[in-house]
Amino acid sequence: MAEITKPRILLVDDDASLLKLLAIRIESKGYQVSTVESGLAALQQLKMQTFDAVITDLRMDEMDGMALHRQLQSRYPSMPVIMMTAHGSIPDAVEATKQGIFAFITKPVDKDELFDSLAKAIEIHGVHGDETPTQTNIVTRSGAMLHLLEQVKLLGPTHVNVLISGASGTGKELLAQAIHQHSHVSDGPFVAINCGAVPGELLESELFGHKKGAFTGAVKDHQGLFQQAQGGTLFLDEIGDMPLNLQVKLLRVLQEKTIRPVGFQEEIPIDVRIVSATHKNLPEAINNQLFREDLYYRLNVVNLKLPPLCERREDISLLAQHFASVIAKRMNQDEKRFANDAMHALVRYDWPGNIRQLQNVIEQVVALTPGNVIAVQLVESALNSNVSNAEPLSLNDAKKEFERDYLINTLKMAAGNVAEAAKLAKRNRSDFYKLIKKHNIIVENLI
Ligand SMILES: Nc1ncnc2c1ncn2[C@@H]1O[C@H](COP(=O)(O)OP(=O)(O)OP(=O)(O)O)[C@@H](O)[C@H]1O
Repeated sequence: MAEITKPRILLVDDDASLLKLLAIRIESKGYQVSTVESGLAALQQLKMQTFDAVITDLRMDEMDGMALHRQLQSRYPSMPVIMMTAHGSIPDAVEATKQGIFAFITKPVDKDELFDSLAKAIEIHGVHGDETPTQTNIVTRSGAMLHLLEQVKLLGPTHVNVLISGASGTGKELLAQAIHQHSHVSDGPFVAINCGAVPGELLESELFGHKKGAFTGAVKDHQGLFQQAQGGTLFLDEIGDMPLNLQVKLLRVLQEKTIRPVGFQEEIPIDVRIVSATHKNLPEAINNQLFREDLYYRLNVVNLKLPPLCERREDISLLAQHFASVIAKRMNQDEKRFANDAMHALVRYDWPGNIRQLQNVIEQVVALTPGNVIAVQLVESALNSNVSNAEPLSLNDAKKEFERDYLINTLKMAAGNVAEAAKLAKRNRSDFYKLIKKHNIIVENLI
């Protein structure tokens, strides 16, 4: 059985001394705390690590607590946010609660009030990684997903590197956490970094650490994520975005099982399980000399492909109800259910942004539903605004998306018979196979 993981809290305040004091207090209650002094730094930190709750000051320069909260709502809709302010007033608190703030606390902070709110937030939201090896946070009834979870269980006792491929928002990080929970290092830390979100020059020191004075701005020794993940799992998200020079260094680390922080002379042994993920087609990136083939083989000992949500429609209603209930609880509202036509509209929709987009839409409709039943009009308008707010695809990406949908539909029409589908598409069979491979389509999952 995995040990209970300490909940991870991100504390944001521009008052450095208060930040330190609060961090010590919260840590003494058994939480793991990271501190940052601005809203922007908080968003940066969240891209690199998973947290279970955010506690933020309301009044801060540049991005205030409410602006940070809005960003968090769209990027991490189920993240509970506790707001602190020295200028608390009842209207402020009411407004904050309406907008989905988990709790509103006035300064000077009453520590019991803070601990109560924190405990409640963690109780409702759960802790990343606190499941037993047979449970995960993954909500699904799709055959393809259940098959993936079976594979995750089998991979558990092994130490092989796993590469997860799947479109944005399909749950790659959640699957990586499930691999960690089932592994023999589940008692160790799970550390995640989005390689695409950190500028190339910083990524090296984020991963491997640096010595004070190693470069301008290195004001103190910094422990890299490899060392933080020692005895656990390091999740390298968007590995396809890693610059080539770092790919060489990463390959060396995987071969030698040692790291050398920037500016250090000696090598430090590391024992870390690597799970990586990408939404990119890495074989294509290798052909275009954007990704190293030798690194690909090291990372891709086992490959797990996450299907997009439109290929597991049976999960849509389940996930929608799950998110609605988590979000209603977080907003201290009664349980809500979907009107039948509202649920139909959700299930018919194609979800280009996958589960993350579904989560955003549910967040929106739950917040706007006064009673207990979510109406179809609300769902439709959320879907429309979601589509019109989305950045338009580039022509190339739109063509790729069309080609992939076309292949899937044709294969479905041919009941998974590739020769038959090739005929329908008026292509020869080997060309058709190449296209299926190019788009990472698993034919068995379509039948
Ligand atoms: N099967 C699932 N059950 C419950 N929640 C899910 C499931 N899949 C994804 N989610 C939720 O959807 C959101 C997106 O998932 P996640 O971050 O794991 O996707 P991702 O593929 O890593 O996305 P990206 O590539 O954009 O980083 C998260 O909030 C996650 O908790």
